[in-house]
Amino acid sequence: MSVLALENVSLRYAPGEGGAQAPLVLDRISLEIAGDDFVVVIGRSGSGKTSLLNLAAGFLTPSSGRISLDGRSLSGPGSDRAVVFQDDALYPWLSAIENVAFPLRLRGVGKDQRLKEAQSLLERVGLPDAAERKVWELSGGMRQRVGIARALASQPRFLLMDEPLGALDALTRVRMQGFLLDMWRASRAGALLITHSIDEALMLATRIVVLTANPGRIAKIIPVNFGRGYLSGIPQSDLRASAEFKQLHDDLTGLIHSETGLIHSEDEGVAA
Ligand SMILES: Nc1ncnc2c1ncn2[C@@H]1O[C@H](COP(=O)(O)OP(=O)(O)OP(=O)(O)O)[C@@H](O)[C@H]1O
Repeated sequence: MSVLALENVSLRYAPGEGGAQAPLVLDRISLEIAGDDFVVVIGRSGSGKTSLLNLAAGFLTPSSGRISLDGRSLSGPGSDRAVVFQDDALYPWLSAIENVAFPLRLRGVGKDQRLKEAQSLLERVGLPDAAERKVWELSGGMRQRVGIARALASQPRFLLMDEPLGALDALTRVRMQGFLLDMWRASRAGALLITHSIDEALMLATRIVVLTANPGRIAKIIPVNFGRGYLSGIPQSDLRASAEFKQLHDDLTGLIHSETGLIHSEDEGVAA
């Protein structure tokens, strides 16, 4: 099983004009993500969540520390790690199936084969009839599914997701959480997901990483099991109604308050 490991990773962005040292954004983060992990990172706005994901993706290089995949230091982005953003960034001039097939084209897969594989991926994400639709003909949830199908086309070992459900309405978001868990299990890829929602973190994660802000440090890592409960057949509504879910929700809310000094409102959004 593959392991993506961050060891004592710190990050400062490049100095600004005049050479003043940029502030420390992430401070000595150590975290391992294995192929059967679903790690969710939560923390207030500016705590460095996106920076952490960009480091894991290889888009950024740590200022100190090491990031490795199966023991080998990362040297940049790679097809072993697929990234899904909130704004799915599909190619609007291509149909759904052409979007999904795009990474296969880059890999040199022939046209017939890539359309066959892309159609099978669209079926896996529950869009068997969407192949010829243009991006603007798809709902937000459908677009995110196409984006995830495209990410899966490169058969990544890790799925890195930055607020992938952040732009969706509440009902679609809950449905898509179930979908993400199903995809995670079927793809056997390790997952790293960033969210502002405590509820979403609890529903999806096998481990929740709580980041402090200024600089981003790991305040706590909490193992959770509701996602696995969903995959074993327990409805999300039952899991959310359980005393354990509510207790953990309260604990996390308290922790994020105490770690960040945040005034916390509703569940959705610890960042406000
Ligand atoms: N390209 C960049 N250059 C300089 N500073 C940056 C850059 N990107 C982010 N930062 C700074 O790094 C810190 C962490 O930003 P980051 O986007 O990683 O946090 P976040 O937790 O994802 O925030 P949010 O929840 O608002 O998306 C912030 O202070 C931000 O201003």
